[in-house]
Amino acid sequence: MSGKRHLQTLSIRGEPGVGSTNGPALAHETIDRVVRAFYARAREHPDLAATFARVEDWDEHIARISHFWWVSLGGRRYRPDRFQVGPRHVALGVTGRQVDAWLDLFEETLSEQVADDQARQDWLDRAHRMGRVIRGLGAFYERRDARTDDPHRGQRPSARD
Ligand code: HEM
Repeated sequence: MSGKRHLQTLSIRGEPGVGSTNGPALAHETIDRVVRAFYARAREHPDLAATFARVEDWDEHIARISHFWWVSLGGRRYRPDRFQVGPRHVALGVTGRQVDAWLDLFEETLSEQVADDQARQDWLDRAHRMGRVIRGLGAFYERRDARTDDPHRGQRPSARD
């Protein structure tokens, strides 16, 4: 299977990876450094810490997320992870306010860690697109729960499937 098809499987629907033909603009080492710096701060953030407290194995989480971004930015898969970004965040009950806080923190981290303007902007744009998907799904479930005649109200995707 080609790298591009892997990307289409993994990335959010309709959003093939940036630079999927030439590979990521950033070294894997840089991606890993950004991910580590970001989660070190996210775990301390007043709006995010409580949700991240559920993560038991941080080394595994960071390895998984570094893989996610490497593939999303155009790299080839190197672990057997399967990602379900939308359903997972719905299951976590992530709020719009948390998405905003996450994106602000991510932008700050990128500004500190990535010198290349284009690469930084591409990565930030991608994070914002995912943030919109996560926010939109959360809003969908909230609206559905508000409809007392909907037989599926209150049901959520499970956190691990
Ligand atoms: C806004 C952009 C965001 C992006 C791009 C993003 C990205 C990701 C990705 C790729 C995963 C792994 C999903 C999987 O394993 O299938 C993940 C998991 C997770 N995210 Fe996010 N996330 C975002 C926002 C948030 C927010 C606002 C929170 C709230 C604190 C959050 C909390 C978590 C937690 C706790 C997990 C681990 C879930 C688990 O493994 O049980 N994320 N995120």
